[in-house]
Amino acid sequence: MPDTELTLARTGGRPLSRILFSTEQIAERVREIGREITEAYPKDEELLVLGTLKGSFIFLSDVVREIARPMEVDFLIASSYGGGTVSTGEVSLLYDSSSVLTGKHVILVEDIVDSGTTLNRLLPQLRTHNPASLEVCALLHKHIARDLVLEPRWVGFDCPHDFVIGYGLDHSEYFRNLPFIGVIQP
Ligand SMILES: O=P(O)(O)OC[C@H]1O[C@H](OP(=O)(O)OP(=O)(O)O)[C@H](O)[C@@H]1O
Ligand SMILES: Nc1nc2[nH]cnc2c(=O)[nH]1
Repeated sequence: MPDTELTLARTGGRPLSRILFSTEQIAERVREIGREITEAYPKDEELLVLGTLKGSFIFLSDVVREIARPMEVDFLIASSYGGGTVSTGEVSLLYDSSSVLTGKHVILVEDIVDSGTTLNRLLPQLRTHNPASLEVCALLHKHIARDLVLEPRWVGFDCPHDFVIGYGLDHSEYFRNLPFIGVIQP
């Protein structure tokens, strides 16, 4: 259980309704995913891990340290929620990776798959660069999207349909620094 005072210090006194995934649960799952990714690709082929900012920054930095093989890391910046808790349906690509994707095994790392709008916008664009393979690794999956162009190969946890925060996930840019995932009181 996280220290309540430390949590309230991080949330500015705003209480959480509940904790969904603890720091320890996340660390354990991240280690498992790192091991699976390490085993998934031939060691002599190129791997590029591409994080979607901002939400994936903590998950990505933890998971890449559990992948025991040579690899490149790069980022995209995509945004569609603004300050709200519902997707606007419009994904703004604020920064596109300049890395070469062609011929490489590419893993797109997401903090969460919710409506699927972000993945459905980014994946077809990445495919135009002819990667050797393209997979998605998402920490959380709400299993709402019915029309995903590609199901994530690696998922940390199935996520309830609440708006969740912490471990990189924000509400109006706050709460990304919580070391666990929870739901704030409305
Ligand atoms: O499946 P979807 O409904 O598209 O939701 C998932 C996306 O929503 C969040 O990004 P957001 O637009 O909030 O930007 P952020 O990463 O900067 O917080 C999250 O990081 C995912 O990229
Ligand atoms: N912080 C946060 N961002 C999201 N983006 C899509 N779904 C969510 C969610 O539940 N929480």
